[in-house]
Amino acid sequence: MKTRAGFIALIGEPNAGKSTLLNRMVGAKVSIVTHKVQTTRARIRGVAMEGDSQLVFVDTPGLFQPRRRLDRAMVAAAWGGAADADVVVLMIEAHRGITEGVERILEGLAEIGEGRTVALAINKIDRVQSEVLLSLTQDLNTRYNFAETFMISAERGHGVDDLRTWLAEKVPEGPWLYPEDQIADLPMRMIAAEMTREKLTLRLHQELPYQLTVETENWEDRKDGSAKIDQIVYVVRDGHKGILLGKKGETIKAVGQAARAELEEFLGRKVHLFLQVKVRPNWLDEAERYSEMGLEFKDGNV
Ligand SMILES: Nc1nc2c(ncn2[C@@H]2O[C@H](COP(=O)(O)OP(=O)(O)OP(=O)(O)O)[C@@H](O)[C@H]2O)c(=O)[nH]1
Repeated sequence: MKTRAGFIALIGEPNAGKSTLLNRMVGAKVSIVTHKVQTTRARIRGVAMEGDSQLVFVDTPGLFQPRRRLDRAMVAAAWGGAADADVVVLMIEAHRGITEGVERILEGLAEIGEGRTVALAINKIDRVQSEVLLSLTQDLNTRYNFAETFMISAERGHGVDDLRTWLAEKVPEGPWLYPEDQIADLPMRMIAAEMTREKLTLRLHQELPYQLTVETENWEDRKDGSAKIDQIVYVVRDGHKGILLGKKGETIKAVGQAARAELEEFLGRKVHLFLQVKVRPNWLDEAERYSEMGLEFKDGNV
């Protein structure tokens, strides 16, 4: 049997629908999807099988204009993922068209795209008329030499199979990179931290401090089959800690319950989850926090 395998980077502006597409392709929830932008911080990968091909997805943080150090690390990770990939898929939101952010991504692509296979996936086609779609496709294809254009709705699943079949043909011949039954190479600690962060996002909406990170400190597989997981939520200010805890600790308790329920479903076993909120004024400048998120710490002005 001739097998194929390769890395695929999904790039696009925040909110383009990368996580939604990844979840559809991989068929399991490995990346968090919320209505908030910039939810994807780590370079999360998922693995999909399509015939004899193995597709390894790199779900990159949204590409946006970096301002702060954390932002810059996220953008560097996104481009790093694209530069390492065998195939790049640029996701554009159909109803937003060629925004300033898209312009910048096209410029970035021109730099890394040389000799690389780059596909265009126009997402959220459920939100526009077909004429708009056609002119957007034409415009984008005059701006960059895309290998193929796909019109998709990641949410509804339209066009996703075609894209996956095409990707399966484009990845290079070679042995599979991961055992077939392994859907994601993301360490479980990180998935667990992402789940808690998702629950915090859902619970706090606008109140959620941007400067917040969740880390899994300890993971213990117990003899009785259950897992004991300790996590720390880092915030930069005392006031943020108060928001997270809520009245009599109600907020963090509800978050913990929701995260535990999802973890139990994901792992198929009992979970004991312990959350702690810590104030760490400088976590945004600490190298260790970055490596926990799979990001590279870069020196420079904040
Ligand atoms: N109408 C519509 N909405 C979609 C579609 N695909 C994704 N969305 C929505 O768009 C929002 C953003 O989707 P995500 O998958 O989180 O986007 P992302 O690109 O991963 O975002 P970041 O993590 O911020 O980089 C979510 O509310 C999705 O439900 C689609 O095909 N149609």
